[in-house]
Formats: sequence, C-alpha cells, structure tokens
Amino acid sequence: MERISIIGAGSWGTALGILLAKSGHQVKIWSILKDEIKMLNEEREHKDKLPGIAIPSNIYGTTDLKEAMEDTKIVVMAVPSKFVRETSKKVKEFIQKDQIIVNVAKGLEESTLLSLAEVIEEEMPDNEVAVLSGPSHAEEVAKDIPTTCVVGANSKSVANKVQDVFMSKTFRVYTSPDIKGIELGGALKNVIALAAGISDGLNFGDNTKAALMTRGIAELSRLGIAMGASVHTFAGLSGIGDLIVTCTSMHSRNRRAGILIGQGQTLEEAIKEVNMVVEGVNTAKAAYEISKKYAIEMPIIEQIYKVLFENKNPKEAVEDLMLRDKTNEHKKLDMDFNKTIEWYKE
Ligand SMILES: NC(=O)c1ccc[n+]([C@@H]2O[C@H](COP(=O)([O-])OP(=O)(O)OC[C@H]3O[C@@H](n4cnc5c(N)ncnc54)[C@H](O)[C@@H]3O)[C@@H](O)[C@H]2O)c1
Ligand SMILES: O=P(O)(O)OC[C@H](O)CO
Repeated sequence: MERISIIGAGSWGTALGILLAKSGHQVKIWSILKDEIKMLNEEREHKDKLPGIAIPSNIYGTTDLKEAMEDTKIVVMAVPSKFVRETSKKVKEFIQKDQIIVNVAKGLEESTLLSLAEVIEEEMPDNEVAVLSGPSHAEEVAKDIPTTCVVGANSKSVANKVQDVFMSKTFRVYTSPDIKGIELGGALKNVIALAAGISDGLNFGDNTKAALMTRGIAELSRLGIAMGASVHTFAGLSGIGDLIVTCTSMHSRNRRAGILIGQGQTLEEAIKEVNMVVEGVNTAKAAYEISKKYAIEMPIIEQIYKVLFENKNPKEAVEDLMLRDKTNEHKKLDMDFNKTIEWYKE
C-alpha cells in the first residue's frame, strides 16, 4: 500500500484515484474547485465527469493543498496543461524531496513550448519527475476496462516504482526512458484527433481517417526525432496507441470537438459543448510554432492551426492537404530497406 496525492479532480485525476484506491492505495485528491471536492466527499461520485461510478471509501478529497501533499510518496499531477505551471508553483510550497511527481496531463506550455514534465522540473528541480501516458480514457479506466500505459522517467528505479504503484489486473504499465517521446506523442495526438473529428464531421469516411492517422504519426515521428525522441516511442502506446484511441473513440473530447467543428460550429461553440478540456486546441498552436522552430514539415498540424485560428474552411484544408506537392511516403532513405537506396537515386 502506498500513500498518493492526486492534484486535479477532473475526469482523469478522479479515474486514476479510483484505479489506485481499488488497488488498495490510500488516495488524497485535491481540487481548486470547492464544489467538486464537496461532490466527491459527500456524494461519493463525480456526477459531472464520471456519472454512475462510485468513489471508493479510501479516497479523501480536499481543497487544502498542504493537507493533500502531506505524508505521501507519489504526487500525480492531473490538471489540464494550461494550469500546470501555476499549480506546480503552489505544489512547490509543500513538496518533499522524496516525493515522486507523476505528470499525467497531455499538452505543451504555449508560452515557452516546453513539455509539461519540463515545466514541472523547472518549478521543482530537486524532485524526480515521471510521466504516465497511453491510450486511456478516464471513462473506461474508472470502469475497470483493461488498459495499457507507459511510464517514462530518467531513472529506471523511479519508472519501476511508478509501474509497481499503478499496475493492476486492469491497468498494465510498461516502462521507458524516453520521456520526451512519450510527452510529444501524448500531446500531439490530440491535434490529429481534432483533424479526425473534423473529417467525421464532414462525413468523410474511414479512408480519410486512416490517412490522417497514418500521416499524422509520420508528422509526430519526424518532429520527435528532430527533438531527440526515439522513433520507436511513436510506434508504441503513447504514439500510435493513443492516436488510435483518441481518433476513434466517442469518449475523446478532442475528436468530439473536431466533429462539431466539421459540422459547422465555431471553435468556441465546440469547446463549450464538449465542456471538458480539449487539449488539442492549445497544443495545435504550440505544435505549429515548434514545427517552424525545428523546420519540420507538419502539413496536418499546419492545416488544423489554420482551421482553428485563421478561420480556414475545413473542406478547403482537406483539399490543400490532398493537393500539396507530390512526395515520397518516407522523407529519408530507409537504411533497413536496401531496395530503396537505388530507387531514390533515380
Ligand atoms: N480524461 C481523460 O480520459 C484523460 C486521459 C489521459 C490524460 N488526460 C489528460 O489529463 C489532463 C486533465 O484532463 P481531464 O480530462 O481530467 O480534464 P477535465 O476537464 O475533466 O477536468 C479539469 C479539472 O481541472 C481542475 N481545474 C480547473 N480549474 C483549475 C485551475 N484554475 N487550477 C488547477 N486545476 C483546475 C478541476 O479539478 C477540473 O475538474 C489533460 O491534460 C488531459 O489531456 C485526460
Ligand atoms: O478525450 P481526449 O481526446 O482528451 O483524450 C484523452 C486521452 O488522452 C486518451 O488517451
């Protein structure tokens, strides 16, 4: 049994709390929102975000951050990306050196283009920071539906510790040293999911969605490699795995927002209707800037940026993607596939 603090009581923080509590851990969950904590403690249910799912008795909710952080070994950061910096500054006041911080949010900091683990590390440089990511919708995790994730950490012992804590018969956790790749995969797939949703909203078909997913992971991998991540991570749970679940599931907030935009709603209307955090919107801005910074071609990200922030008609965006300059499927010579070497020279 471990004592765990969860910072953020939205759908993901609450679902992870339920998972950990069912494994026998003692969980304290903090939210800035008084009504949310009152609901969790008194009604034993997150009626807005996980209706019908009981909150186990070994979860205790509090709005007092000091109390939430006291006497725990693991601190799970589960607030939306735009609150990660300000929440980290608050958490920093109470953090102990031996507490491992596990970031589970997926996004990038818009003003600095930093990953969220980098933001947390900047604020709390003396603590070990791990990331947990993968194809995992809160609605399913909270209902014990078998799920897999990957934990990334600089130190193997930290990754192993987090793996031990989260692993259960319904939640299988792998370890990896590639924090950068895991975070990029988790953040950028949300932008591709907006694109997949827009495609569905325009009544395009499975061919279109498969194209967006496949060419989307190509974009993510290109950028990831340029930023020092491992290409293999993008073929893993936090890459293609999360891309599949987010682009195909009706649980996905990003996909649902995309569908509404494809059907003609404005970005603001779509965000309002989804009523939970749509991380892909801010990430689209950051990703567009990062692609320019690293001079990496990311045509889907670029078109989504234009649809969201420059009022571009989604149909036109699709046409521009289809008719962009002709190119090879792989940008560089594939050294494992010798046939291509001569072929590309022609
Ligand atoms: N929901 C999922 O299935 C899921 C799965 C994996 C990862 N994530 C990631 O987890 C993160 C949180 O997502 P979510 O789905 O739980 O969001 P959500 O919209 O369900 O919840 C948002 C929560 O943020 C907290 N909050 C609101 N204002 C705040 C403030 N000013 N400061 C600090 N906290 C505040 C509240 O607890 C609120 O309920 C996102 O980055 C998301 O991508 C979500
Ligand atoms: O509902 P979404 O689109 O925010 O996606 C949630 C998770 O990242 C899925 O793994």
